[in-house]
Amino acid sequence: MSESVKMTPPPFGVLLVNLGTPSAPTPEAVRTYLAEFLADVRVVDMARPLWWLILHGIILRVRPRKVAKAYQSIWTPEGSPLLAISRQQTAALTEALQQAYGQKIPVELAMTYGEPSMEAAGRALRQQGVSNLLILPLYPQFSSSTTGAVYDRLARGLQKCPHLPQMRWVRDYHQHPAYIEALAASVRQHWQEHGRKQKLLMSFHGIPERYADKGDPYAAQCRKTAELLAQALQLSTDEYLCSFQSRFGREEWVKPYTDASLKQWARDGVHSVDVICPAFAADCLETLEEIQVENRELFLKHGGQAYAYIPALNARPEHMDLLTELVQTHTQGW
Ligand SMILES: C=CC1=C(C)c2cc3[nH]c(cc4nc(cc5[nH]c(cc1n2)c(C)c5CCC(=O)O)C(CCC(=O)O)=C4C)c(C)c3C=C
Ligand SMILES: [Fe+2]
Ligand SMILES: [Fe+2]
Repeated sequence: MSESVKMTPPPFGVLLVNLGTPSAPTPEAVRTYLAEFLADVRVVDMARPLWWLILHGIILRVRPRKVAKAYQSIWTPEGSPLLAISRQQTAALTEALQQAYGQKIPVELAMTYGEPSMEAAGRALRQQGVSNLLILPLYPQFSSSTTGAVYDRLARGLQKCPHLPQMRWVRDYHQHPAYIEALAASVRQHWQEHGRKQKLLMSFHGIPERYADKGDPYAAQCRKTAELLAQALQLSTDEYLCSFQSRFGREEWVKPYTDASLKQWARDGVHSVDVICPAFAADCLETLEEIQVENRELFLKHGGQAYAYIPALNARPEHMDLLTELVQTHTQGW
């Protein structure tokens, strides 16, 4: 009899999920990543034949070279920051749950696109005897293009599974008090260590305006997060702004845009800003390159004098406390 059969099964397991990232900072690996990511109808909803032509005829011929350069500038010895930090979060949550429950609670990491895959994480959880599964997408705000895509990808991964686990999931946590407090604590610590700038920009990844019009609650949830964070920090409405970054393609995305807002502030004489990106549970290309490098250059070029990026919650203790609380709340009765 194998060791795993003799063990008492754990009460539940946790599947942490984030977006996915290229396996190397090369045009080839970026092309493979973008081909899978951008083929998802949850991400780009255009009619398939037309989108396939645009994706394969234009985007995948041009974009990988440019984007690979950006990845090269942020790559770490442990690989892509998104993957390295997600692994740290997985280890830290395992440790926190061991403390909270006095026993090993299996925690596995999966990405919607690329590696580690849902199938590999599912196999690892099954081998540890998990029959109750909490799915925890690391997206504080729900969007069909991210959390919705996790749901589809998980369903696909389970298509050949002969015996499904009991499943629950955390749909979003955009106004959870422990999330707001974790963000506020990171801002306060940053202010203490680096001084406080004139304004705080809360920059969220964008989505096309059309998706919001169709009922995607993401932008409204981002605005709620921003309002609650401002309240926690006792900011008046002229001391902060909620904006949206990372536009892709030609259509209108939800506004105001991060880059246009920074440009306008610089022109209006705002000389210093702090920028935080509350939609990102882990630092990644969109924060470390687009916000920390590109948008800084833009702000300084238009007359700004000081610009600081406040890192994502990553593996901060307050973040782990939040994730532990989410697990405890959503697994009651298991
Ligand atoms: C094409 C449309 C896109 C939508 C809609 C979208 C939504 C969305 N994305 C994130 C989080 C991340 N996106 C990241 C990179 C990224 N996003 C898009 C496009 C859309 N995102 C692209 C094409 C890329 C790749 C880089 C590029 O080619 O510009 C990342 C970073 C991944 C990494 O490897 O570091 C994250 C994280 C959210 C939260 C969101 C909507 C809510
Ligand atoms: Fe994105
Ligand atoms: Fe970007």
